Amino acid sequence: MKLLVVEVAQIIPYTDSDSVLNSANSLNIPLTFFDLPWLVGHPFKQVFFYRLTESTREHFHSFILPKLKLSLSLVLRSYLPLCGCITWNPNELKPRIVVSENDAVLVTIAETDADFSHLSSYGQRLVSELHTLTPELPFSDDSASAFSLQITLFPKQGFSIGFAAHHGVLDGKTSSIFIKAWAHLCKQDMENRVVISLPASLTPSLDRSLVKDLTGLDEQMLEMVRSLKDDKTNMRSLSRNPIGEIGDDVVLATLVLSRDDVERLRERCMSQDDRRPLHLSTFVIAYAYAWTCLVKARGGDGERAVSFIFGGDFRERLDPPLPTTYFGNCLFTTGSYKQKAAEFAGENGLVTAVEILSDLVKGLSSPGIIETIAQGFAIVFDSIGESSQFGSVGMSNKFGLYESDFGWGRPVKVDFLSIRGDGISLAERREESGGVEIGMCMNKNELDLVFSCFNNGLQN
Ligand SMILES: CC(C)(COP(=O)(O)OP(=O)(O)OC[C@H]1O[C@@H](n2cnc3c(N)ncnc32)[C@H](O)[C@@H]1OP(=O)(O)O)[C@@H](O)C(=O)NCCC(=O)NCCSC(=O)CC(=O)O
Repeated sequence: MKLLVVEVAQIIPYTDSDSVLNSANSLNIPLTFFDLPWLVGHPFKQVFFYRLTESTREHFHSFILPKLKLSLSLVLRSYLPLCGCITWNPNELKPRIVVSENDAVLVTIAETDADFSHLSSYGQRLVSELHTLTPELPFSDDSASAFSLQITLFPKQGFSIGFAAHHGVLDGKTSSIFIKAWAHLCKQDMENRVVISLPASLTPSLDRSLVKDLTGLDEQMLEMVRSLKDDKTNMRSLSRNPIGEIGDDVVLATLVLSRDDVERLRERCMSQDDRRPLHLSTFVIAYAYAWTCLVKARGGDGERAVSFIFGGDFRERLDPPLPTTYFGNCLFTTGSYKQKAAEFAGENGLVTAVEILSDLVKGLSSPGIIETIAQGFAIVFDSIGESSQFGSVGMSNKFGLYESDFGWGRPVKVDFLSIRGDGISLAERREESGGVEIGMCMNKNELDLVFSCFNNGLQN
């Protein structure tokens, strides 16, 4: 596939007399203990595909692109941190996000000859090709960009919107609300209603004072970040640890559980014990099922240690809760560590995984659990090296990303690209409420095995 970069635009937030930024001030947002563990991680990337009936080059450049750029400028007015960079001054304990006047989001405009229908399908696609639809996110030792975008035209087929987001700046919930907010303003513009205000559900709260560190969690998280760095010579460096090359045989595909599939799996797990009701949510069922398929497909020694984790959104779990649109990270990572593979590969594997996940989700509501957030991360990083498989989940089946209609219809497909191996992604099913889309990315041969476990398991 060929990709031609047509332009690299810098989109600055729309300014008026109410604008927060001017030449005399900049916006400074300190990272919280929720943000710090993600400081040296790699950006997360997602791509949205939009099919168009009329998408000649001329129509795209004279009509679609200007609308996308104008609405982006308008929405950035509320999402200023996305225009900024993380910096870490020598005299400051923690890094911060700094946004100055005229700071912009870089938007790469590109064109490709690739087959839109193939790349936006549910089948196996080369992940290296999907990555070409997302931008790089610049960083150096001193500064790391928050967010960048790429809009790619597939002439006469459609276009894609891909982003790269610094996880130290925002989590999947915030990126999802941002995309929906941008789409909302673009759609209004399409209907010739120039509106620059967002509904409350899409308006971010930038108030970091709401996240209270009463027990030294900042310091604990900073200590953990230091321990994770490959380069111990410059602890304040914002450079990322190197990432491995993506091989030519690595594919990404989307497996689907219909609402009926979820219901049938749920029935298999119904507890016979009334004293111990299980949390049989769609998330628990889908993750447990995917996890057992991953373990079964790998095979091997049943005694080998396996672990799996997920992040719980703490906005509404804190006391007092944060606004649901709080901008940033608000994740608590929890998991099951170093269990025997045989426990998940056997006949009772699904029920075992469901019981564990049910307890973990319930455990997120335990009083005072937030004080253990740094120890939780330490266990995660210790267990990675000691587990033959390590499961994780990106995004959520509750983010509603298929609602992101910029005015040309809902996306035909949304793919989360920052998964590999036993890391999966979740999304709600495009075609039906209650169903789930599960993203997986690994070598083709391995994925074929997982597919057959997945499909066979649904026949039983
Ligand atoms: C911890 C969770 C994953 C658990 O999900 P759940 O769906 O199980 O939980 P929930 O609290 O939302 O509960 C809703 C579901 O539980 C059911 N439910 C509620 N009460 C129940 C009860 N007493 N018994 C049984 N079921 C019950 C509801 O019917 C509903 O089911 P039903 O669903 O069937 O209708 C979630 O609460 C959460 O925090 N999600 C956000 C995760 C997140 O932010 N991820 C982004 C990661 S960052 C990222 O993505 C970037 C990256 O990774 O790089």
